[in-house]
Amino acid sequence: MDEQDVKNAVAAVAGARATVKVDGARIGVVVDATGLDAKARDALEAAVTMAASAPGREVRVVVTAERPRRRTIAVASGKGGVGKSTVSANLAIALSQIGRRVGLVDADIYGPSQPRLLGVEGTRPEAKDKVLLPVQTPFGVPLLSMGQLVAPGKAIAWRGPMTAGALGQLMDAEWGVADTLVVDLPPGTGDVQLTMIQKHRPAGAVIVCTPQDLALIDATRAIDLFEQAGVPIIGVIENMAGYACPHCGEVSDPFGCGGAEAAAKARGVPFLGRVPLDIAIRRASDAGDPPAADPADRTFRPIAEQVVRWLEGGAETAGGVER
Ligand SMILES: Nc1ncnc2c1ncn2[C@@H]1O[C@H](COP(=O)(O)OP(=O)(O)OP(=O)(O)O)[C@@H](O)[C@H]1O
Repeated sequence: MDEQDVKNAVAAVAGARATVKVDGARIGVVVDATGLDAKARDALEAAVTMAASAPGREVRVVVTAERPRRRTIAVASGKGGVGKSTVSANLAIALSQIGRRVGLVDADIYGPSQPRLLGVEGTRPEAKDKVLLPVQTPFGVPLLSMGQLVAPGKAIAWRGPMTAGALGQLMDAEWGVADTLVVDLPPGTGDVQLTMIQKHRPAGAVIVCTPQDLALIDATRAIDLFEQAGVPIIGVIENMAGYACPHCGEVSDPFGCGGAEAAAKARGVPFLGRVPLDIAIRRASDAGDPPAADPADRTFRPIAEQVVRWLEGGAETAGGVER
């Protein structure tokens, strides 16, 4: 066997990614799969194995990859129904549209709605070596949802340890090159939030609330939970702010206006922006067609830009940690 022939054959399929060592009939190949997703990595491993193989040879291929620098953004709300899932989905898509490589984790055990919002309802994730492979969505944001771990239509009534185990499966899935994980948390301050903070330490949290006084009081509780645990607040988003009548165009404020911004200011946390109460947002969301996917969207993109500025600028100094 000619050592150079083996090296040439491997280089033909793996280029500079492969390092070949030949020891008699034993061939060892180390392949650097940095930046490849799970599918491409498997394909490369198979191609290298085939290129190096011949009768009488013992081939061993080791695939290595640098772990991407990945940050987790927790999206939380003090109470349910304020549009946290809608905001999470659109924030994830807007972040991806401005260049982040984003994965979305739907950790809302009480109402996992991301598969519907991202148009992949009914698609179950596969697993490789017990590691979940996120479901690809039409918006370039891979997704894993608590709802995909149980049979369709079944209610999730898990106790603490089961919840923690399920969250771990979603967080430690094969996220490939994703540099940002957006996690849609359940409302309130329960088991999932605590596990998220303690075991999967997010770089920062985004708090979603509506302008009503009660929602603001609950949002303040959510801010407290993260701040007490040393997780920085990236900012507050006011959802369902201002209603434009689809008939006459008049803008009214059924839930008041400016409350979230004032509350954020009072707490000394950034205000990221408002999302109007707009029937088009509800219709598009229900249809699995998130408004942020529209290149003309001017609602979610400015919010995503602020989040990126925070990630690129302040996360380290604010105490964010990598995952
Ligand atoms: N800005 C908006 N304009 C119109 N409808 C909205 C808006 N935001 C959310 N909705 C609608 O409000 C409902 C609740 O939203 P969503 O499921 O995102 O809230 P949530 O806070 O995640 O709720 P839960 O806590 O129950 O999971 C959905 O029907 C959604 O389409």
